[in-house]
Amino acid sequence: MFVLVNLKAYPCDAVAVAEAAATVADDTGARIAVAPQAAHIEPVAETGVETWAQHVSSSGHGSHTGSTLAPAVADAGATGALLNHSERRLKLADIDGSLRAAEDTGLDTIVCANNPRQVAAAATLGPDMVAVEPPELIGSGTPVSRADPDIVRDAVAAADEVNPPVPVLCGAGITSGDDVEAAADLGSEGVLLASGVAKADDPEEVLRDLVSGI
Ligand SMILES: O=C[C@H](O)COP(=O)(O)O
Repeated sequence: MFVLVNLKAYPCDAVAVAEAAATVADDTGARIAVAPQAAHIEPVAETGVETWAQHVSSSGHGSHTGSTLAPAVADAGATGALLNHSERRLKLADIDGSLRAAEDTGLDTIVCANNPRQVAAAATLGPDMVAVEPPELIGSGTPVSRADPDIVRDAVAAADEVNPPVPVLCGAGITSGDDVEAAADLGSEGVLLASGVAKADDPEEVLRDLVSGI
């Protein structure tokens, strides 16, 4: 199981969370990655933790003010890019363009989707992974694996139908090792989570619990 901790724009200490994630990954052998704000990619990557960008633009070098270029996040130490997160929705052409920009740079990719239909569409574009997240459960503390297990099962089936090698992650409301195990039981190959770690008093303790059953 892959555990990707998206720090969103939470006011947490990104380096402290990254150090905790690196420690837990080293101690347990679990694959744990952290996706900080773009400005924090370099110091987060310097901790040794697997580091992802929360987004990359479809554009390349040129007159594109405010863009987050795939080569720039890679230079800063990112090895993957999250695309089309529910809080950073893209048009279809931009998802495709951002995917190509990330791939051309050698970044791993996850395309997020709200539901199994969108998972099928996302998987068709050929990312390394897709992630299903019902928006209404994001930040709720109620895990998708309990509130809506069928959405995870159906997402896995949808991805398998259009592009069988694409692994499916699930996210929203995941905070514990039990949630991660439930996600795995539904066919998910990883979890995408945020508030459970970013808002925790002791992120290392939460991370240890998250990977305790994998
Ligand atoms: O990127 C992470 C997801 O939106 C899940 O967020 P959450 O763990 O706070 O529910």
